[in-house]
Amino acid sequence: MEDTRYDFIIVGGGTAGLVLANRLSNDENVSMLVLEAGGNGDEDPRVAVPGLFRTNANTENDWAFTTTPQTNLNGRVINHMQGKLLGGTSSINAQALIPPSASDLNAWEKLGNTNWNWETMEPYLKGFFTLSKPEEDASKRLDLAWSKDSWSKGDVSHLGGPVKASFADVQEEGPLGTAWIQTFNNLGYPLTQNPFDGASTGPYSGASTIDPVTRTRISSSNAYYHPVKGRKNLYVLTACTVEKVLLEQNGADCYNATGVQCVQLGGKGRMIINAKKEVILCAGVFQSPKLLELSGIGNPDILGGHGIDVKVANPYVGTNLQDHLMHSISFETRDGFPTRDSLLRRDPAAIQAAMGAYKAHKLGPFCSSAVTSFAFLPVDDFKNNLQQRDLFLDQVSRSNTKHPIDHHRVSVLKSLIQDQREGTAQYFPYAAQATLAQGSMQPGNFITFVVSLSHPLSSGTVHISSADPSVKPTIDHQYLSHPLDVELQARHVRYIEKIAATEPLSTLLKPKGLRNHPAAFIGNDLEKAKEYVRLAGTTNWHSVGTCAMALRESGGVVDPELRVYGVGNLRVVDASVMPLIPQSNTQSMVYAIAERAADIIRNSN
Ligand SMILES: Cc1cc2nc3c(=O)[nH]c(=O)nc-3n(C[C@H](O)[C@H](O)[C@H](O)COP(=O)(O)OP(=O)(O)OC[C@H]3O[C@@H](n4cnc5c(N)ncnc54)[C@H](O)[C@@H]3O)c2cc1C
Repeated sequence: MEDTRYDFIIVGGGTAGLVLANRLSNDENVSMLVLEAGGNGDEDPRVAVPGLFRTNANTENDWAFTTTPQTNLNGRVINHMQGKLLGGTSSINAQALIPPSASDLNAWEKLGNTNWNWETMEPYLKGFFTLSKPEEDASKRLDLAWSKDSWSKGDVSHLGGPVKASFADVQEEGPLGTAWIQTFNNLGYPLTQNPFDGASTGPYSGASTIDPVTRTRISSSNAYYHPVKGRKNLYVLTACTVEKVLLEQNGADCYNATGVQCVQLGGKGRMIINAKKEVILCAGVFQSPKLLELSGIGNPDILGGHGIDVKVANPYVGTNLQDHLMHSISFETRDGFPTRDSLLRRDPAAIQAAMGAYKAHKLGPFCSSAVTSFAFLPVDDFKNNLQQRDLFLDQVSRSNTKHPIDHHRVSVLKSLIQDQREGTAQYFPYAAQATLAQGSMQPGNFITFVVSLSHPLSSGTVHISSADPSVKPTIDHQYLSHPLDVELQARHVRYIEKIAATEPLSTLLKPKGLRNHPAAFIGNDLEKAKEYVRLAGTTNWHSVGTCAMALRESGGVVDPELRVYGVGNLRVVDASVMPLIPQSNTQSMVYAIAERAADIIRNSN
């Protein structure tokens, strides 16, 4: 650091932060400083080896957040990982590259976000990654015909951005990937169109943010930061935690961000660093709102309760927290079916064999996260029973709303259920037992079927717990606080029974075999499914929405240019700005938002 004044200060060198660092520092006349609380984990095998992502939990690479006890999940506390290192959560996530749907984006525009729609976002969503052509064999067995348009100009998808992506090879997928697709075809849900084209249902083998050759993780750190690390106008400080944004009054009710207060581990103690142009918060869904509140921007009651002077009153900071709640049932497999159970049980011989295969040949279970097949589905019950569907739609229409964005959630869900062209849940298989329901692990080998609710009506909050910046925020997702989420998810969970009973997946399972929990035997009983929904729900780690982009009176914290209402020179760019959770896993949206934000910021400075 040669100067303590930079044009831009980026708070958080995570998924979004490093996209901005790359794109904005492309102009050599602009100086940039990135402040990242964590370290550099790029060489850490837990980060680089795709199959080890879960081993980052509760390490120095993880903020290790927990929720408050969740009333509707039988009072359980949910652990929520978040990356604390360069690359942020893109350095510890499960690497699935899943696109949102067109209707997800078009709903954002209806909140007053002019020009945030599918048409304007599609180039960003397809442009941040480069997808390698799958092997011929994998292409056939995993039915990747839907992706063939992508190869019209050679071996990689034609839009070609910095994030390398690939499909799992046949050996990694084993028979499960193929059986997954055939089973949904047999259930009457074939893939309806290319999932990257905005509206599809049905099964497909998804791509992952994994280098096709080295089979190592691709994060925003190695995709966006490494290639430009040598730029003289780009400074990155690790182990440096920002405590608040400094605001200077600029007129009666208006403030400008002038810099940040931060503290570096083992450094010079507390520092003030000034920004000549802008401070950009990229600290993620839990910590961008925390920093706003610590800086005096938020709900006056909450700030006052912690003795913080209110500079900009906005009751919506830290509200609108949404996530994909997920449930899973594990089924014992037929003897001899290859699963990852011995790895989960930390069997030394299994770990050694997997690591040996990975190191020597880039083969085996460590080459992927094991989450590589997906299906978005509507509620099957409603497809066959329009009376039930209409009854449910009526309940949705009459449901109570507590947040200004709630009625948009309601209208998104209603139109999805009405036209059935898109799913209301994401299903995926996993070749090992999941212990999502409380209880110990069963002996044996398992296939787990997971289902995650795409468009929940429930939303929660994240707020500071103290004026002390080192204290973690209070995270309360209020999962299932909307009763219709239980109703909808129970139907999806019950459908797992049907998937498991349909060929060819059924032939992989042991008849009358063990399951992960006694309550996981649901049969056709909707009430049992509801009980299981409360007992076994957990996070799919897709939290978003706490600094929502919307009109201020409609629950917004940032405007469509991602500027914080009431403060000049301050933006938020990360998962927290998504006003409504998309159907997809969230990294694709974060990359796309950050790429677009770079264009917005360049055009306005
Ligand atoms: C275990 C797990 C698995 C997941 N799997 C998938 C998946 O397979 N596919 C998918 O699409 N999505 C997945 N996600 C979600 C996705 O990765 C995240 O939504 C996305 O990466 C979030 O990006 P972000 O930029 O908002 O935040 P982050 O990437 O988390 O970046 C925030 C950064 O800010 C830093 N920071 C925070 N506070 C401060 C401060 N005060 N001072 C300095 N620095 C600070 C953090 O250390 C971090 O580096 C997963 C998430 C988790 C946790």
